[in-house]
Amino acid sequence: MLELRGVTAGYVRGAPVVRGASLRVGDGESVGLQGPSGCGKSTLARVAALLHRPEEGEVRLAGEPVTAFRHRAPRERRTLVGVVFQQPRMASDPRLTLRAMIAEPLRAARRPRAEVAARTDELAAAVGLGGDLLSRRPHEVSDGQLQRACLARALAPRPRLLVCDEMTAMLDASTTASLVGVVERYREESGAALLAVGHDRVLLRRWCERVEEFSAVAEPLAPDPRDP
Ligand SMILES: Nc1ncnc2c1ncn2[C@@H]1O[C@H](COP(=O)(O)OP(=O)(O)OP(=O)(O)O)[C@@H](O)[C@H]1O
Repeated sequence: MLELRGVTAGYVRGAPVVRGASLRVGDGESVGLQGPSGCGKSTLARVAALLHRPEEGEVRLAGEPVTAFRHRAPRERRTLVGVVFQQPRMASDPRLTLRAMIAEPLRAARRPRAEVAARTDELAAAVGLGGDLLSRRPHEVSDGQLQRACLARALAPRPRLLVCDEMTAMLDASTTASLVGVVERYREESGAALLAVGHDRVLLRRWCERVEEFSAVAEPLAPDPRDP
């Protein structure tokens, strides 16, 4: 489903934060990527979700290389991948209600209005957003409720790969269990693959069929000579 080969990526040209990383997630497979804070997991997750263009290396999604596109992969490629980040507030438009947020990828794909409404209701129920929560904006809900909406939004276009970057890091145990359950049910019914990124090996082991150490998928970076 996803293949990263020799991926080097960063934010300043010539100063990569990930070097030579290779990782494979098979169709329907769940893979955990574990490593210490700051090692570059989120950067690699963004490359996997086609949100960050690597400096070098190849990204293949559903068998096709996607690095040929100059900045962003075309929509039909991007909707193959759903992504949920650690901090829902940084990933949410404060002007949108939770209902509009969940519906946004379907609207962008110009799905018919009735289908958008039905799928949004279905997803809201699946992630446990009831009552008037759907008509509230991000500043009117808790982090956990907002993360539920972010997960629903990621699942809306029925992705074949879900990338969860520390999705539950700021949630309590019961919200964590609930969101992990939503992802598991989605994978059971759709056969989608999962790349779960985190530092909690115990949670990743419980959640994924295979857990890779970041240090095993990427070449170690030389120490920065500016560091004391
Ligand atoms: N937008 C950015 N601009 C510049 N540098 C960045 C940016 N995002 C991350 N970095 C740097 O890239 C390195 C890797 O960061 P990244 O977030 O990928 O690590 P991580 O393993 O996911 O960390 P954490 O577990 O703490 O989230 C860090 O040194 C970080 O400071």
